Amino acid sequence: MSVILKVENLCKKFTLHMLGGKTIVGCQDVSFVVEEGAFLGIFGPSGSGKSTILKCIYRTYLPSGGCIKYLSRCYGEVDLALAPERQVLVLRQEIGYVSQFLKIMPRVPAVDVVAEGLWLQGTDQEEARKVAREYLARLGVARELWDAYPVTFSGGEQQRVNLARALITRPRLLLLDEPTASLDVNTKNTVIELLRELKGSGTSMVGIFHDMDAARRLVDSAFVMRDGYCYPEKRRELA
Ligand SMILES: Nc1ncnc2c1ncn2[C@@H]1O[C@H](COP(=O)(O)OP(=O)(O)OP(=O)(O)O)[C@@H](O)[C@H]1O
Repeated sequence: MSVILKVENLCKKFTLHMLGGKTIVGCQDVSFVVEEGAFLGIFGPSGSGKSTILKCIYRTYLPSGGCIKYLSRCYGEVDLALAPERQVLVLRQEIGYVSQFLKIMPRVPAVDVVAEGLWLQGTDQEEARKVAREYLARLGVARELWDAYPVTFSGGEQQRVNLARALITRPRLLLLDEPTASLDVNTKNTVIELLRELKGSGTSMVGIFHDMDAARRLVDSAFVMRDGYCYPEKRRELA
């Protein structure tokens, strides 16, 4: 199996200007690899640096040090820690990211929020909307909400729109920040099923979990974050 993502000594520090330039460590010296088609889990307490890692890979955050070697379809191996912004924007067509919270787009109906990724890939508008409705239906979003604005949706409804938006593009690498948080049992099972299907079709994944039941059903290997550092996962957590 070839490696799709190799993170070496990743470090992210934040400088808080409002606190007189105080430095906060997001993560430090984090290294791991993800093989093509594999699912890597990240566990650890709140504030330990898990989301920071995903945000560095997606380049929401610019890393302070280390490298993130990603084997892309369009450019071959790219260091995402150094890639120029225009290259990052192109790479986002093959990297999906499900954040903890849906980024609300004002006055854009749910169906279009979900369909956007397919339009960007060149799919015809109506065809993209048709596929978007299929994902919304599968994730149990009520039909009367499909043309409504997600700003008024519940946390779980927003999360399902967020998931549909990422899954619809069938990304090569998918980053998931607590994908099953705030979902009821039936929807959680559907999400796990969808993620397994996507993994079966070759998508590699990195996911943060507090929900150990979901993690056990999805991940192949994992590591634990503590105080910004990563540690090997103790097998018993996944047993
Ligand atoms: N944009 C930012 N500016 C300043 N500090 C930040 C920023 N983002 C994260 N941090 C800090 O970095 C540390 C790690 O945060 P991170 O969000 O990665 O934790 P986490 O493990 O994902 O937590 P949770 O499980 O609660 O989501 C925290 O101390 C946090 O306050």
